[in-house]
Amino acid sequence: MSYIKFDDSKVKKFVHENELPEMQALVTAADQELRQGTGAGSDFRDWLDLPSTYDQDEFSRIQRAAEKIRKDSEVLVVIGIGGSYLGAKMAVDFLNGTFYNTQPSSKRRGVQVVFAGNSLSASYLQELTDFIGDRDFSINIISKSGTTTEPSIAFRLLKAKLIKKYGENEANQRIYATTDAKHGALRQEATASQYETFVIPDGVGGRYSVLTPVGLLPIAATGADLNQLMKGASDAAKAYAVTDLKENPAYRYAALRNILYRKGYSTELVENYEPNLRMFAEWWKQLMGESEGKDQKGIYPSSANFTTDLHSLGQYIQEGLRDLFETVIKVKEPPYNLDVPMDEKNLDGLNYLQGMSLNEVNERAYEGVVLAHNDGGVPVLTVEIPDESEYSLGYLIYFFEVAVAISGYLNGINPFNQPGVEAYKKNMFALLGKPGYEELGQRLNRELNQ
Ligand SMILES: O=P(O)(O)OC[C@H]1O[C@](O)(CO)[C@@H](O)[C@@H]1O
Repeated sequence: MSYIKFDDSKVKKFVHENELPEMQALVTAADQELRQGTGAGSDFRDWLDLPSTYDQDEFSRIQRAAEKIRKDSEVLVVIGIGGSYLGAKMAVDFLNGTFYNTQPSSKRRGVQVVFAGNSLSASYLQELTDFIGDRDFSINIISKSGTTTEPSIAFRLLKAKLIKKYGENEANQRIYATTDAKHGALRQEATASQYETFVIPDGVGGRYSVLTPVGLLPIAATGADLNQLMKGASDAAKAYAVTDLKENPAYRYAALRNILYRKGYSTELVENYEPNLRMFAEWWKQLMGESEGKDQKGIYPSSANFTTDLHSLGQYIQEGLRDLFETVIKVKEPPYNLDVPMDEKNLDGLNYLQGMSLNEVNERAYEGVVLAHNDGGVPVLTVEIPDESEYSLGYLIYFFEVAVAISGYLNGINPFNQPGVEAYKKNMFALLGKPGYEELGQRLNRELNQ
């Protein structure tokens, strides 16, 4: 029995029964490219074995650093963007719930965790600075290069606040740098200022890095169980190393996506019925979008939060352009449950639900939505995890990582690079007047003024 339940029964109307077995040969070839390193981008496959081969010493150091942060700080500011942000934020929300930061410290397992450096908004940074106020805080700056504009600016500003509060020596002991082992501006600064450092491994791209120190330190700062997280991923790595599509739901998911894509279903909506999974979709969007959207092809990764968005996107999903398919991430047993209460007056007519649990109502909503969308021409896949534990999250992360690698090879692209991300950076640098970008700057300014 697979730990994750993958339900593909609601694509049957759209996929002929021959089609999946016909994909086996291609999936076997993609599996070989991935496992034997013969596919494009093979230098970035270290996430494959990471859950069992990670550096144990560094892992212990992360736990000790998290303990120190929990002792000497009320807030941890995590600075990073893209893969240096999304995994940590997704996991912190998933494991701790929507109101984690607003709970009193007696109800929290760890410190408040806030994220900076993932936009260029001055207002956001000012609000975040006000949120910290005079309270004790530490910084985890996460950047492979150390020169990415958004986190670098946030780091400058927040480091200044830290130094002002504690003086340079103590500030340096409150900065944790997660960066390249040897190279880059942040590594240089960390060495000079003696920050405690953690390594972003060379063979793991940003979007695959949540189970490296990139994700692990922020997650540990909330008091979550890192061992269980890694155990889930490591068990998934074993379960999803099988090539047979009938035995491997992660590969089946990849194959079905490819079948649907070839039929014109070019947008995938990842959906949830639990608000603490909202950021999971954001993490998933980077994983899918950066891995697959290249060479003028790829499924467009989008998301919706249910039942919330049934009252906004629901109309489009039901009756709009028929190029959508849905992947629901479902939690079998969410951490809490409530019963619908009795109301004598029953003005809202809800007494027929009295005594029914809210999770049951949510389940019926899911079933109703799947059938309605199916009738409306939308294929639906469901990925169900048993609960919201660290173990389940580790399992789920690995499910999607291995699936997108196979999916990328099936679609004939390199799933591990992201050349397109540079285009906006070059233009922004040129418009900001960064030395070396003068010629481009002139051309762009001419275009802007046309
Ligand atoms: O970690 P860095 O160097 O600041 O880069 C930030 C992110 O930008 C990317 O290079 C592209 O989105 C990611 O791979 C990376 O996680």
